[in-house]
Amino acid sequence: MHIGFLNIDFIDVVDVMLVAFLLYQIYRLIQGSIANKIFFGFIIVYVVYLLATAFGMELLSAILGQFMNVGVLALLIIFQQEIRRFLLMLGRSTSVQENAILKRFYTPKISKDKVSNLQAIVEATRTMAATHTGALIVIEKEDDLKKFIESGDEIDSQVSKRLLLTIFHKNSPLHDGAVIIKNSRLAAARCMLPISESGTISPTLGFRHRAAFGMSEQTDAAVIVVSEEKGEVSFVSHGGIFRNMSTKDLEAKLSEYLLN
Ligand SMILES: Nc1ncnc2c1ncn2[C@@H]1O[C@H](COP(=O)(O)OP(=O)(O)OP(=O)(O)O)[C@@H](O)[C@H]1O
Repeated sequence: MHIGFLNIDFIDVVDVMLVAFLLYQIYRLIQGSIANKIFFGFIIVYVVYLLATAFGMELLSAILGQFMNVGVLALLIIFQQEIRRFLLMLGRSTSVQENAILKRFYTPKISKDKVSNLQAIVEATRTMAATHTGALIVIEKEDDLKKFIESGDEIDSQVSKRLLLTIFHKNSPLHDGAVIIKNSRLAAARCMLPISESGTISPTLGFRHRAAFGMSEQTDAAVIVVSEEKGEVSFVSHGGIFRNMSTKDLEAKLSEYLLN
């Protein structure tokens, strides 16, 4: 196809569509974060560099050219988290579990008996919410949480309401950080989770909730937060939050999320 002096073929159209898709995904990833401003700053410098080169401004284009060379490396470092999230998202959307067609032939690793102890977890959260006891509980789905488990104190015990209440009791030496549940066992307590840098999180939520968001952005784990301040229970997954959940809704949400 010819448009003026341009000769456009099918591959060019696919090329432009793919670039548009990539730019849109990058925009979605950095939306609201501080990285957003850095990214647009970089784009402005790049446009000025292109203009300076086009108009033959040698000194300016030489200086900006040097900046662009270092800038690419700097961008890789600055956008570490975003690049990681982007690759994770790509990996997930092409994985069997997320693919509607392949899903029919795929049996989830988590079977019904593996989520049978959800009731103990849900009941513990109800008691903790009533007593304004802060808690952070992470339940592994498909992504391996080994590195987060290793950041805490390994326990490897059966999950029970009493154990969860004991761990998160204000005077317990294990109450800080998160508990991680893996294969229906309480794998570890006092685990450090990554803090989300997203600018879309409500400013009324503190670090406990930001850690839940961070974990859900980097893994497919289900995260439950009990707010010490508000006494409310939230469910966080894939960077989204359901706040103020009733016991019944939380249990339903957990089994639906973990079994699908
Ligand atoms: N990176 C982290 N990983 C795991 N737990 C964390 C992390 N950062 C903070 N926490 C937990 O969150 C607690 C602090 O919660 P903070 O009051 O800041 O959060 P919040 O979201 O306002 O929760 P709350 O509503 O319970 O007050 C810490 O004592 C610690 O137990």
